[in-house]
Amino acid sequence: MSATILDGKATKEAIFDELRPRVARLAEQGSAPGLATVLVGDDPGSHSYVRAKHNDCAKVGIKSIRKDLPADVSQAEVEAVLDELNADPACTGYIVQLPLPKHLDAGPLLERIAPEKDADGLHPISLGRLVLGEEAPLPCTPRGIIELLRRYDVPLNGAQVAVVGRGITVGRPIGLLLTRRSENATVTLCHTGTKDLAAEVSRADVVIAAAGKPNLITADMVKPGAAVLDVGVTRTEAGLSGDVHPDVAEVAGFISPNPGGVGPMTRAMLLTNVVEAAERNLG
Ligand SMILES: Nc1nc2c(c(=O)[nH]1)N[C@@H](CN(C=O)c1ccc(C(=O)N[C@@H](CCC(=O)O)C(=O)O)cc1)CN2
Ligand SMILES: [Mg+2]
Repeated sequence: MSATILDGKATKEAIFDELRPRVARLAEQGSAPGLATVLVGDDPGSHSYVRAKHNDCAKVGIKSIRKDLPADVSQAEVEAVLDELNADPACTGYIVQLPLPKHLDAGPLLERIAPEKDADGLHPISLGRLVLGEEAPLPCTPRGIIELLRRYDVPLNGAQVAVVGRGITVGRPIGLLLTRRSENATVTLCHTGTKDLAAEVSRADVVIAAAGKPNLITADMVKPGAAVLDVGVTRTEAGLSGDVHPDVAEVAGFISPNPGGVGPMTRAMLLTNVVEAAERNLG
């Protein structure tokens, strides 16, 4: 039997349908949301994600602002753009597209975002609030994964979850989200220092693969019936490759396609964060 597809593309469209009337209401109340993106350099993937985010804004009626900067821009020049967005009332939330070119220091730039305009949930204050269990914008990919599982009724309460990868946008924050009382899962965070990855994955009810290593998760590692979410995107000569081998679909109970799974959910959660922040601004 093959797995149920966790269709992120269709779920994103359903979420957009829910956001549209909220955006219209905010505009009527004089609190129209506006999302800005800061994109540095020529990375084709980043350009395509940023383009998609602006198309999404147009679809739900959110105004958007693009700040595209050359690859050789200095740290101070990026800081000046962030200061401009912090002061711009038309921008209610914004993101700095990652990764940044190597000569830029991402940490201080993320920290320079006004916390109330942090649309990505990656500001240290937002991540600190997540640790403390306080209300804050949540990182988009982890939030999207949990929303996708919720909408497909994949149980998390008491579930054993293996997260593979400890990056700041997915691996680290998703452990915090999944172990909240509302989700109540038990999480094992696996990384390059994990001694026996296959053993950790094979006892998981839910596997979240975010290592950026093509086909790292193979069918023999997965417990029959498990939910498997593929976050990895690696550009190879043969095209884009995820972290999950296609044969896993024969063993898993639920699987997120890649593309069409977690990526669109990331975008849906970005707009959700923007709408929620504008609603908070109304008080
Ligand atoms: N500031 C941030 N940078 C990055 C984030 C993030 O959440 N905030 N996440 C990723 C990239 N990302 C969003 O920015 C992202 C990745 C993928 C997709 C997506 O819709 N992918 C499509 C396929 C698109 C393709 O063919 O290239 C899919 O999976 O169906 C959206 C957003 C790193 N950087
Ligand atoms: Mg750097």
